[in-house]
Amino acid sequence: MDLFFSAKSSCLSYSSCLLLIISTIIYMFIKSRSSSKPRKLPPGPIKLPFIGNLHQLSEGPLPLHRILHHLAAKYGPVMHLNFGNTPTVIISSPEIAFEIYKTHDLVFSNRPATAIAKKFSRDGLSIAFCNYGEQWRQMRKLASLELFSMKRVNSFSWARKAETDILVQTIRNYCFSKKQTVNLSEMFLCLNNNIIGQLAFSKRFSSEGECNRSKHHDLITEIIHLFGAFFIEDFFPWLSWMDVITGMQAKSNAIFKKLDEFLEREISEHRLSSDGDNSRHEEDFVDVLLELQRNSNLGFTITRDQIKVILMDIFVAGTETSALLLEWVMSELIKNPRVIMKANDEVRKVVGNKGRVEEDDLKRLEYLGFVINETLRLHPPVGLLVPRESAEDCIISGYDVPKKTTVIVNAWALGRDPKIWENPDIFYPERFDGSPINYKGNHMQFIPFGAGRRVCPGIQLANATIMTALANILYHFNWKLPNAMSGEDIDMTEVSGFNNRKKSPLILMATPK
Ligand code: HEM
Repeated sequence: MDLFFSAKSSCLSYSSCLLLIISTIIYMFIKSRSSSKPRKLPPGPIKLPFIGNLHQLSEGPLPLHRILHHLAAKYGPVMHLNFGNTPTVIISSPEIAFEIYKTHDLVFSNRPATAIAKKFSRDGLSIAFCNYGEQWRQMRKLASLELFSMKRVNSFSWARKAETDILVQTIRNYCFSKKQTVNLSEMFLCLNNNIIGQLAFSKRFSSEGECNRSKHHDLITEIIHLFGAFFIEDFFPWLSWMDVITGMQAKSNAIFKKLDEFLEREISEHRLSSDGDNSRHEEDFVDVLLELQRNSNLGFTITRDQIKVILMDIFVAGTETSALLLEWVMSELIKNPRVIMKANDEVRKVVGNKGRVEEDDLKRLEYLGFVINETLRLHPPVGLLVPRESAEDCIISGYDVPKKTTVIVNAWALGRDPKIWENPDIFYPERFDGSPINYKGNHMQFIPFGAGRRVCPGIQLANATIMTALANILYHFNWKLPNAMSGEDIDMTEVSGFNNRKKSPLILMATPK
């Protein structure tokens, strides 16, 4: 009996043990499943069902990247916004940016087809606005091998030299004029437009020997503004007819027509002259592209429409961005007398009495490099990086991100994050001294040119242009604020748009060295 009882009780305890083990396994299985199960994206902290709200948000007193930065502090680094019909996710942490640009780069390599991108890229033909795929691979191959290679960038040093000399001369003329002040914002835009004009068409747009504005500059500025403008179709596709009523469609059609006529004229002139006289000028982008059209060694041919969109990409992506960076650098320098003095000393010591800064000198201007880095950290010209779109469902930071979600990384917020940068709001170029961090897309806390396979292909070109211009204007002039203004009086307000623009132009006084 005892034996039976004890056998029974041991049998009972054996089965209860087994039950306990099985239920523990089931519990752990369910728990592990539920913890790895992706969460739904958090509901948007701000729902913007009314067009007015969205418009106010981007045109309001604060630029969009700043508003989103404040919201991220409250709602976290992954924010889901309801921009009309378009699910949009804003990323404000380097770890999550890494997931987008590195871990899932392939999934996030499309661009959203906005109304303006579709129109100006001729239904997705351009490098910057086409979706990831064969078309983009071909365009990107062409860009890296033929247009933006180091060899090509170096071959255009004559254009940077010539345009920088004109800039210096124009500033000198202003110094001796009655006004004595120089509108640097305007001049930097003209400088970059002329340099890209030389690269693309062997043509400058300002008047002979001047760094001044022209009709062509206005056209490029109009296009860039359009890219940052609000089209109802992008948020409520069924309301696209409203873009007709607001006049946005007519405006974009008119600007597109002007651009098309301009490009058509340039390409035709090149074709005519290259059929006749080949020694007319240095080989420019249109020559390269026409030659590829006739005789491609890249394994694919390009059409006339593709040539036009590539040229459009270069003007839209390359002019205002570089001009804004120069404008922000000079604004920060003039606000920080210690830094401008140190940068001046370096340039003048390295260059000595040579009379101008040559491109060979640039690699010895280490401090100036830190100044540019620090400006890119605090004022990335593209504060909200060019949007990407998910090609399939994906899990990011534990959240379900559905296919066709627009993803925007806030580079401005990454550069100001107090968890990453010590005293983030202080302009202190020395923080880059001895630091391995650079802007080439490998350090997610500092990605002003983006990252991953769609990282900006114009980095080397931008760097060469910006360094040459900056080093020369520091070498040739001493800079100060007009009248009794102090550094505090400089208006550093930013305005929203495609690029991170300064609200008021930078007007300074120069004294020749
Ligand atoms: C300071 C100057 C510049 C800045 C801050 C800048 C920034 C950027 C950024 C943030 C992107 C998006 C990258 C991504 O999605 O990951 C981009 C793309 C691009 N940039 Fe730049 N850029 C600059 C200058 C230039 C220049 C000088 C050119 C050429 C003349 C250029 C041509 C392009 C092109 C073609 C793309 C599209 C690449 C693609 O989608 O595959 N950029 N740039």
